[in-house]
Amino acid sequence: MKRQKYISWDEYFIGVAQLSALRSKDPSTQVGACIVNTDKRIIGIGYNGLPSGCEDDEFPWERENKSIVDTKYPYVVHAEANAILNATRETKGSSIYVTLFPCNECMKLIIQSGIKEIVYVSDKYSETDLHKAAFKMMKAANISYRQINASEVVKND
Ligand SMILES: O=c1[nH]c(=O)n([C@H]2C[C@H](O)[C@@H](COP(=O)(O)O)O2)cc1CO
Ligand SMILES: [Zn+2]
Repeated sequence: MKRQKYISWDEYFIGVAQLSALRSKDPSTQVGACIVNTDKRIIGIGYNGLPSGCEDDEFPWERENKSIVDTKYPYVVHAEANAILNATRETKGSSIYVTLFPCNECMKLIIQSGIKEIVYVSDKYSETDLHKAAFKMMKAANISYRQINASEVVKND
């Protein structure tokens, strides 16, 4: 008889997203993303990090500073953007598993890459105006969404 305690597809894909997030150097928010096509194949993964050649020890990781230039915000590539850029196959019709609901900028990339479903864990920025903008674009583009619990498989302390 087959093993009974195997993990579900959702647990598997969100687990991969969570594992990817563990690579992030961001001290406050680590985000991971995993793109899955209609054949249930993983076609791209990513986490939030600096662009190639920008050294983690030479760029700021602060959230606030006198100038925005001395914060992380102008530099970090979001997890969803990295997953889309890393995609090895056609993204049209696929799902994206993300540990944090996508921001407005990532939502634009998700829409333009033809992703049709967003599966997420946290929506800690849901009260912000930019989240509302992201949500509005998602609805207009007919992308479905669902929130799932964090996988027990990968834990981040
Ligand atoms: O969709 C997203 N994807 C993503 O990778 N991020 C990253 C950018 C930053 O490195 C970090 C957010 O930092 P903070 O929570 O300190 O503002 O998460 C942030 C969002 C915003 O929801
Ligand atoms: Zn984003």
